[in-house]
Amino acid sequence: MNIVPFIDIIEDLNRDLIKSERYLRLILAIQRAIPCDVVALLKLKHDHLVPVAVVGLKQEALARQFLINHHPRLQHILANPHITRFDAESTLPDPYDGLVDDGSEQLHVHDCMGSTIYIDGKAWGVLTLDAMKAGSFDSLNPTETRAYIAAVAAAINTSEHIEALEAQVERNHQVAQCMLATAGPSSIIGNSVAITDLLSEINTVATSDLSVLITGETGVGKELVAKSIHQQSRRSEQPLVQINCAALPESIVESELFGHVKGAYSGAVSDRRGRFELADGGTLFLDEVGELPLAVQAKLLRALQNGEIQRVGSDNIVVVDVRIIAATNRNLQLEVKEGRFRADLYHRLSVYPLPVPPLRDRGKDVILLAGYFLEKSQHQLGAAKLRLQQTAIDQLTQYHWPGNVRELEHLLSRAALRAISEQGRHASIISISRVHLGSEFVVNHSVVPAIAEVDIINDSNAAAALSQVLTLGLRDSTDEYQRQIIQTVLMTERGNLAAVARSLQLDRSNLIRTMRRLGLDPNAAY
Ligand SMILES: Nc1ncnc2c1ncn2[C@@H]1O[C@H](COP(=O)(O)OP(=O)(O)OP(=O)(O)O)[C@@H](O)[C@H]1O
Repeated sequence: MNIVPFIDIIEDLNRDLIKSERYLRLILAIQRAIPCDVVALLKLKHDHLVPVAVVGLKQEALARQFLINHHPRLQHILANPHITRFDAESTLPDPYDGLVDDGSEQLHVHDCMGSTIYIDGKAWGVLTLDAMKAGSFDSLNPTETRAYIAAVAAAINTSEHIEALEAQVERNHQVAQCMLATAGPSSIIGNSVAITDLLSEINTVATSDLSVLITGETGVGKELVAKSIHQQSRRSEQPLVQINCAALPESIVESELFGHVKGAYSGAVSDRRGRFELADGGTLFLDEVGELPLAVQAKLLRALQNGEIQRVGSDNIVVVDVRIIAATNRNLQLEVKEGRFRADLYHRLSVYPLPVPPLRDRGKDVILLAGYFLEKSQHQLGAAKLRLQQTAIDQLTQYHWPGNVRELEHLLSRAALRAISEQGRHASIISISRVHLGSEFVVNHSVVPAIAEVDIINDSNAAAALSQVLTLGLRDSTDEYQRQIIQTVLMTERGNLAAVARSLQLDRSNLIRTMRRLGLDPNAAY
């Protein structure tokens, strides 16, 4: 028995090869073991056999798909659990007629054999060997031939495992990029009636697979609610994948949702999974769903109705198992009435509507939340105890909170920073007696990507800003403004300078230079 081809096959298992090359080397090793003119490895795909590697056949053979029912030789091979040999006199048509790389149009009398390759007891495909000289296979030892076929199956099995692992790593990488962080409990702070009712609704719906539509003003905590539903659901071990429908240009929303195949459009340089596929088995959070273009709404509806998606540019259907949670701060019913949102999609998404109350309707929760955020700031800034004085508490409870919890969170971050810089990080108690309500900015969306879209919310802001400029001068006021923005984003990004630079659309070295100029320490802990 010639042992060298076995050694070649085994050594190749340790090589980092692309699949097509691995398969080609495999059949070349078989050709060395069993001298013949044509070797082909064909993979079973439904009712077809598709060549994945060939030697001795024209390259165009690789583009063929052999319909099994039309090729009796392939049918025979697949029906026989052992090696099939065809008599040289056999009149059965040969699938490779006209494809042999020797110029002949038809395969005349020749030796032909084949075997089904089984992996985990299931047919994976077939290996075929053809020799132009009749009787070439007469001297083959059946046990040795079986050993070669077994080596082929083992090599394919390993290759498929490697491929599956690589696909998994790639998927994990992509999932990590668009996953909502769900580590640790997502604490929804509050014990007002409005919040306890919401928590009990979350408990009820979390255990089901129903689509949930979370509504509420900006900053009320809709994303937090989505996380909480996912964490309490049976899908909690699977990814919670997010897509912000407002943050993406219309031209790429579809590809982000459903993926694309290479060449689907000019920028599509490789196949790519969309968020639906990444969320398979888990939850897809469609944030700001009200912003979705009408054309994409139709496609989303189809995906929700059938649990099937198609990558842009592909005819293949991919079945996915995804639970949908959507959120919007728009009045979707009104959007439907005005023709900007499809009624059928609205009904699909809002199987379980979940309104999140504005902060102004949560009574004393504002104080609980303030304590929670100050505790966080204290920790992040390494300060001693941060305490709110009654005057500040009165301000917080009387305010109408147009930016809701997010506004409170940012306002307290800034108040904490200001108090620390005035009273010193090491004072035993740092008290906040006054907060700057409304004179601060409200950030539209997340402070991180949207810091450039700062909204001055009323005229009194403009007046406050002007009075600051008149007192400090334009240069110092601008510096102070920049300092506040950088500090806010530093806290949001927990001191990660690369992330801060990205959010502020600066490069990292420019950010560090600006921080030093403004007297901020780039190495401080946040
Ligand atoms: N009840 C709460 N307890 C603790 N933190 C909260 C609560 N509600 C909101 N937050 C915090 O407030 C910030 C804003 O919340 P979130 O991003 O979930 O709001 P949103 O409603 O999704 O906003 P938008 O509509 O602008 O996207 C987050 O940092 C969130 O963790």
